[in-house]
Amino acid sequence: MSTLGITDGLVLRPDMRVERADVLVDREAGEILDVRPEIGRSADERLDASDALVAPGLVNAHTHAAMTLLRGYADDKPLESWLREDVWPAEAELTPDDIAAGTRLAALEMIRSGTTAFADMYFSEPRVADVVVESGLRARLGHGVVTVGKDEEAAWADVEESLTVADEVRGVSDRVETAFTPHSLTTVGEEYLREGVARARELGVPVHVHANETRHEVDPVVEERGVRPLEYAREVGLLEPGDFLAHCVHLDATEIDLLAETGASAVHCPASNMKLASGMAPVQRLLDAGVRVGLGTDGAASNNDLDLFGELRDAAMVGKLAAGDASAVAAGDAVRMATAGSADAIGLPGGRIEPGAAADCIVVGLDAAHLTPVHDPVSHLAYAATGSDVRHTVCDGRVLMRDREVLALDAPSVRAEAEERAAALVERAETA
Ligand SMILES: N[C@@H](CCSC[C@H]1O[C@@H](n2cnc3c(=O)[nH]cnc32)[C@H](O)[C@@H]1O)C(=O)O
Ligand SMILES: [Zn+2]
Repeated sequence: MSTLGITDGLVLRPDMRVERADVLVDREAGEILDVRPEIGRSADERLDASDALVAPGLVNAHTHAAMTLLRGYADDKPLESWLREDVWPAEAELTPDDIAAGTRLAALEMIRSGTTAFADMYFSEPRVADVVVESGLRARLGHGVVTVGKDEEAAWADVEESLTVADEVRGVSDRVETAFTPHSLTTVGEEYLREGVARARELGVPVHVHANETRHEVDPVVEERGVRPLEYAREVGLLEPGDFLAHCVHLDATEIDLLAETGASAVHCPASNMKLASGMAPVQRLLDAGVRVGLGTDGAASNNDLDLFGELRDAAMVGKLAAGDASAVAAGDAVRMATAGSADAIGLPGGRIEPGAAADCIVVGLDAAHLTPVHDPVSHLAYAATGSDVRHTVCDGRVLMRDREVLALDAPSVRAEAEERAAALVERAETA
């Protein structure tokens, strides 16, 4: 056996207690063997965690990774006009090579800021899978389906592509899983949703979908169908355990109960919801009802970064504002959301530092002015730390970043290619 020891740090345990210990990892199995003082000293490879906190790798439960190419391209608009006027026309010009380059940039940013797993909904997902394999991250991937504005043939082809990706891409590596990913309850027609979801069940893959993000998506469903969107979702076969719904901003009490009863998860995306002025998700009410809640950045064009530390802080802050209660969404709740909550929501291993768990861990330096003094490391994770405080990143037992240097990717060439491709993309979109 070949081992990795993460030594001399504080360790965040699943119950949010912090203890002084080493973490010993089986590198081949990608598994945590033990958490105990001094256990890592004689390991084959060591990572220094002195003056630092060893935490589970953060899990981004909803993103569109390649949208890093559109970071800062169109800001300061609400969801519908942002998508229709700016994002979709630009995305129509994306090539598979662009998507690979944008995803590689996203992977670099994620590893750098302590994210070890993500759920993606986009195009050219076989290329996204290649980048996941190359970068060492874990992911659950899906081809996003939109049927509005398409003729029947094109719409069915989009559904078929999503199912084919869900079936074929999951085999590429142990670190890659898939989902059927209809874009939203209003951008995919009912017959496509019913058929696609039924076929996803046969394949045994979960469904990842945007839901109840803006009022604009809720009101038409209520007017046309006389039921709330999540009741409609249930009718078309959604909301099985394993399914996860991004945003869940505008929910009524019956919809919160539906999530709790069915075991489907909500993925909170606070920065995107603020930036597009979509609203404040009722996160404390979801937690009180026993709904599993994960945390996501959404794409970099509505955030505008993939640093989950920002999301942690936003989740805690907006959670209080939404509840009108400063005790709502406490630091530990936000940290749980970004770790075990997200990992469980998207059905990937990780999110916990304990023997037998996947060896997905980060070492967050606490030796910075903005993290001094250390009364409570969990408070620092939620409120004061940023992605650049991450010193080492480990996924599946493999060191992806050591001493702030990303090993799996060549940062300068990843940045240069993304920059070049983003410029050419915008040029094509604006002359199209
Ligand atoms: N195959 C589909 C693409 C769907 S991918 C997922 C889509 O979600 C879009 N997206 C990004 N952020 C959000 C959001 O906050 N809400 C809804 N859609 C978003 C993203 O730009 C991308 O077009 C098509 O033919 O258009
Ligand atoms: Zn999204």
